[in-house]
Amino acid sequence: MRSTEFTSRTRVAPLPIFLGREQTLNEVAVLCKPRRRPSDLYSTLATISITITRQVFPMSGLFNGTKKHVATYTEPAPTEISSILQGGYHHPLLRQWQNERQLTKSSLIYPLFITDNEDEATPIESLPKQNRWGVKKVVPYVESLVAKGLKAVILFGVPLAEGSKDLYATSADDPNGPVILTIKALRKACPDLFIICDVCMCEYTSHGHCGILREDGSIIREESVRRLAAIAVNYAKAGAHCVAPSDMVDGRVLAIKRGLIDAGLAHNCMLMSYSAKFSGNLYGPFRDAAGSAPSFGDRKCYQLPPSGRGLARRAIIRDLGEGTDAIIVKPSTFYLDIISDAKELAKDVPICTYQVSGEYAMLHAAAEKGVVDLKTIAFEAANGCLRAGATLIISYFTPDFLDWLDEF
Ligand SMILES: NCc1[nH]cc(CCC(=O)O)c1CC(=O)O
Repeated sequence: MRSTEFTSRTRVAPLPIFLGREQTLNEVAVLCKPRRRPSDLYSTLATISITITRQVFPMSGLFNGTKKHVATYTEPAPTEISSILQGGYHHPLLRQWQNERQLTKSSLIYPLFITDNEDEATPIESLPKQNRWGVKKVVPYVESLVAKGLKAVILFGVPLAEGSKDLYATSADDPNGPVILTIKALRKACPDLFIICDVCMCEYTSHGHCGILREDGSIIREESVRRLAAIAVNYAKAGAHCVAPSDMVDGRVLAIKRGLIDAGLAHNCMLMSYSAKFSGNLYGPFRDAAGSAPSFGDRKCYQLPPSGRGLARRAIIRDLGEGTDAIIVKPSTFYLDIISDAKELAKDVPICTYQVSGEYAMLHAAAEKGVVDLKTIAFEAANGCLRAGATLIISYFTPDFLDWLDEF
């Protein structure tokens, strides 16, 4: 026996060994001898390179004659041409070529929270790396992002002053309020930046709901859409390139479109409707940031129920008929089927999705826990939206993406 030559520390180069039957230590030892490799061991179709160490240990199994499990193979079969895919993505560039839609800087829209204290730059605790900005502080920040390739922002007003909220969202379109002042300041400082204004009442109403209410708490549709349309028109007059109603009151798209036409602004203000906005559990950090949580009840009677795919389809069709120029699906990752429905129903308009505050905060939390890598998961989420059919993404990751996209 040559067994004494082998210990658990024996290191030997990989050798082809026939694995269809059990190896004796003698055979292994023979194989180890340089230039003495019996040709019958090579002629077999089922050969594999392994290390002697891996095959013969534990030694006990071979010495006491117990059977050791060995890997076996089924019969060889010819390779089908259709089985081979990996040639198409073996290179980093090829992996990008597989994308039907590429994430680019012009696909991204950055949400900004603007408050009425012009010098404010306060981090929002539940929304990592995001601030509540005053107009004086937001302008230089946005300028720095434009220098990196930022193309579009969406503005949310957050009035905090005493008495700034009432039943009619009067402060929403106050000419000296945060949104209108910021539209004007950004138009001046960043002439190429595309400025979208979210149109809603919840940040400006004393009760935190998105419309004007009856005594019983339900929304008075007619009065609400007329007020929403006036707010949108005032944003357009101040220079907004796009108004995006997120209130979910029936018929507001039509009212806003009419308002823009009557004001002579329909030709240079886009109307991008949040057509499919769901009343899920993902807006918490936004409501903290904007101070817009309803003081009673919830938004379930106007935002869509999370399983209401049919309702979302009807809302998309309705908004197209009412004159929307683009469709927003919100939230994003949990609603990819809705994005895909929107792409199918609204083939001829841009499809945008909003990766909302809760989605963003969850990804940050998971990254902090070590569950995911932040950059990788941010791209995976964005690419999921693009794959489903969106070409535009409203995302709090935008400043990060502007850096990350430069790395390619
Ligand atoms: N109605 C206003 C509005 N516009 C966008 C969001 C949420 C965005 C986010 O969570 O990032 C909300 C909050 C809400 O509907 O309660």
